Parts: sequence; C-alpha cells; structure tokens
Amino acid sequence: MAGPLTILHLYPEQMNLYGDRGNVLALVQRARWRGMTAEVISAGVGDDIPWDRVNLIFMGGGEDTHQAQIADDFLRLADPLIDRLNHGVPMLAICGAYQLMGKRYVTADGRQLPGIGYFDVWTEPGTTRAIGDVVVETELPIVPVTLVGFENHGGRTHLGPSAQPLARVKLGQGNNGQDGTEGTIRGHAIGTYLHGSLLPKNPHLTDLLLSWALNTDLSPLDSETEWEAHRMIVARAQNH
Ligand SMILES: NC(=O)CC[C@H](N)C(=O)O
Repeated sequence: MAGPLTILHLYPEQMNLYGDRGNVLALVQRARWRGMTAEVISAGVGDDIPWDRVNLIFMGGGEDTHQAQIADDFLRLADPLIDRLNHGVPMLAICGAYQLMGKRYVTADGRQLPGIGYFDVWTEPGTTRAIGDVVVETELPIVPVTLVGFENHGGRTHLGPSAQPLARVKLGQGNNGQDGTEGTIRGHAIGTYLHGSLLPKNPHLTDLLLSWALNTDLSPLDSETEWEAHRMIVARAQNH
C-alpha cells in the first residue's frame, strides 16, 4: 500500500488565513480514508526539518506583518526546500506563501520582503484589496478543470517570462486583475491566491497532490459532499 504521507506544514502559527489549515486536514483525511498512514510535521521559525521524510509541503497565507516575521527564516529554508521541489516533491503555497515563493513581495506600506525566487513572479501592492469568490479553469490534468476558492489580497502578482499560470480566471481577480491569470505552477509546486479552504471543495486537486506525493494512482472516493460545496461556490460566484 502507498504511504506513509508526511506533510510539512510551514509556519502554521503565522501563515494561516481564511481556513488555510483545512487544506492539510483534507490531504490527511483523504489519505486516511484510503487506509494510508498520514503524519503532519509543523515547522516554525528556527526549527530543524527532517527533509528526507517529507513528501508534501504546505504553507498558507498571512498578513503583511506575519509575512515579515517569517520572511528571513523562509530564506534560510530556500536551499533544502528547492532541492526537494526539484526532486518532484509537491508543494501548495497559498497567497502570502505564494508571494514569498516568488522573487519579492512589496507590502502595502512599501516594505520589500525578499522571496526565495522559486517561482518567476513578483508582487507589488495594489490600490485596493481583491476580495471575493473565485472560479478559474486550470490546465492541470484534472476533471473538471474548474477550481473554486476565495481571495483576499492586497498584492498584485506578475508572471515573469518563465512562469506558467496555474489557471485562467473566470470570476474574480486572480494574480493581478488584469492579465486573466491565476497562480503559477512549476513542476509539482503550485502557488495560488485561492483560500477557502481550497482543497476541501476541490477534491480533484487534493487527489492530484496526493498522487504526486505518493507517486501512485489513488483509489476513487465518494466525494459528493465536496462536489456539492464546489458547485455551490460556482453558483454563488455566477450570481454576483
Ligand atoms: N491572504 C493573504 O495571504 C494576504 C497576503 C498579503 N498580505 C496581501 O495582502 O497581499
């Protein structure tokens, strides 16, 4: 049997907005429902990380002040983290984490935080916050191609020449409200503005991350409740 699943949850204390921790719960639960062992390693500022045990990495969003608290420590992790990503370990980085996976993030008050530069993206402040339900269509190998979530960010993210968008915006703002892109993907690392929590109502994305982490096809699960939530967000967004 595949597994165990060992998720590294980075900075859960500072980086956990709008239910982001629910992504970790969804990953663990869908692995356990399939009879696998699942473990979560939480790592904060200054902690040692057993990188060779980790097969999936998660980091959630955060307010500017919290991003500033962890940005230097995140740089400390850059080399081993990028090494794992280059070996195909999947990562989901939401909002504030997505911004710090890029080259730089300029906060609302003009402070420049360095990113680890794994994604060829950079983020600068907008004049308003982008807030609301989001519906996008991704080119990831999942059916349906729809992803749903909730965004709340001041930053506007721009894709550099080597960055591939995660998805095209159908409803909402996405990366910058202008070029129609949402998030980015490099290898098995996904950066996205979608909170929500994202994974509980996008079970196809959850299973894609699990299959990458465990390097195996997964047995199907009854996900009717999850799809009901997914469809509800699509309907609500269309009515706005
Ligand atoms: N939701 C978030 O993670 C916010 C990220 C960042 N502080 C911004 O406002 O753009």
